[in-house]
Amino acid sequence: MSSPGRPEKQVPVRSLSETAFKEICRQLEQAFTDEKASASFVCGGTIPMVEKLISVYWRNGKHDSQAQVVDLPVPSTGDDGNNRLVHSLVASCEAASFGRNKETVMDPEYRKAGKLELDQFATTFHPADHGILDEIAQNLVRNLDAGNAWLVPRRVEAELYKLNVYSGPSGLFQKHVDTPLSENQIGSLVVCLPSPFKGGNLMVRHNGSEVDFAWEVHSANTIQWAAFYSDCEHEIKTVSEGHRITLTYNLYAKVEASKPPSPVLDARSLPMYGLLKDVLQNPGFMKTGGVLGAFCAHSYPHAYEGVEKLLPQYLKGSDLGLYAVLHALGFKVEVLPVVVMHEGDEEWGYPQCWNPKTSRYKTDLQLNDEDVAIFVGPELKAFDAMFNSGEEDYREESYEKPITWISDPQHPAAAMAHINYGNQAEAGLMYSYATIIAEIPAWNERQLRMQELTETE
Ligand SMILES: O=C(O)CCC(=O)C(=O)O
Ligand SMILES: [Fe+2]
Repeated sequence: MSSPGRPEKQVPVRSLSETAFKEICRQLEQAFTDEKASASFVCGGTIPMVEKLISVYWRNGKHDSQAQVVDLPVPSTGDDGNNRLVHSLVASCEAASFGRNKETVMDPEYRKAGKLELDQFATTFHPADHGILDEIAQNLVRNLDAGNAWLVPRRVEAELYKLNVYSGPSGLFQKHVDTPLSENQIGSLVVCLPSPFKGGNLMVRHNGSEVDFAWEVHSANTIQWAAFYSDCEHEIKTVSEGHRITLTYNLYAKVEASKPPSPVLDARSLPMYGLLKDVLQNPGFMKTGGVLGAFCAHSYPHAYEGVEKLLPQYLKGSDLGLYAVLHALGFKVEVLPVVVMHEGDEEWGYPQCWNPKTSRYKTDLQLNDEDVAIFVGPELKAFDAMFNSGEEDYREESYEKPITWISDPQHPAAAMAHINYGNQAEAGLMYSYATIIAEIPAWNERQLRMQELTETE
């Protein structure tokens, strides 16, 4: 993006005044906020039923050798036999539990639904047949092709998880976060099969934004679907009539890009790129160098062994956007864990976090009242490795480079939702805050790079 009005030759500029610096940081923060607001965290669609019906086969219990089958949608007129089959399917479901504070609980006030496990049902429906997986890849699962600053859709796989039925007059599932079952699980897919119902809106939220899937209107004769990142809170409002029959899938991002190549998105076309480039072309901004930091908008599984391979590849939405922009500008950019120190942690070996003595950056921010100090860890590592990092890792140098934050932690409480309410009890993975940190070289070191960027446009 060119910068109209910029003088041809740069005259030496004194450091920016503090007010001007703050104003620029405010603009950068706003740009990341805008990016967060426009980046997707959820997508969805509707598939009209033309001629092929969806068959669902099921058996009453996993030892039952007889299966039944229903073809959806059932005709709206005439024969009651098909409706009886739907009722029989519903009757075969067991009450669905959910996870609360690491326990599996039944609480019809919180979740009232039936479920069939994988060993009890099969279906002729597959999301890949309807282009759903490609659409999810385009919208939610992009990967930075570092050489080109391109964001390329990644291949997505959907693994069937359960069949659920939410029935009138009181089926519902209050707000929760789906428990990720493995480190490369990126999100969840819900497919609503054609069967008439009223109510039952699916609400998906992230970072203060909300998307409302009101499926009742076309429930009788379309397949409707929604896919969202694992860290999105969601809920199903009360179903007042009929049966809302859904298939749920776990979504996994595969390392390979999708084939055939789908449209790439150039990081240089993101608004943040133009703004950051303009800011960094100002010799007075971080004249002697500095560190830009942003708290990621999404949470990531940090306790998992191999997390260092997971990020930045698995960054989501606006986090990937910011990372890609900084990378495209040619700066050293890293994804680093946030280390929270609580009172007493020092005595029992920093159980919450990284050993702060190995941290590269310290910050004055506080996530909670009980936090004593927050550090940014030196690298992403599995929880055990963090715990064991010993005294010998002591870093002599102090944290001489303060971080200029362009985004604060958004919702400390949201990270906790994973622990409190899940679609299943066992939280296989702990999620925590991650940050994107870029080292900005002093003006005399970055000048050439900035000129090159302008010339190649
Ligand atoms: O049926 C739906 O809309 C979503 C179900 C859900 O959130 C879950 O099973 O975790
Ligand atoms: Fe869920």
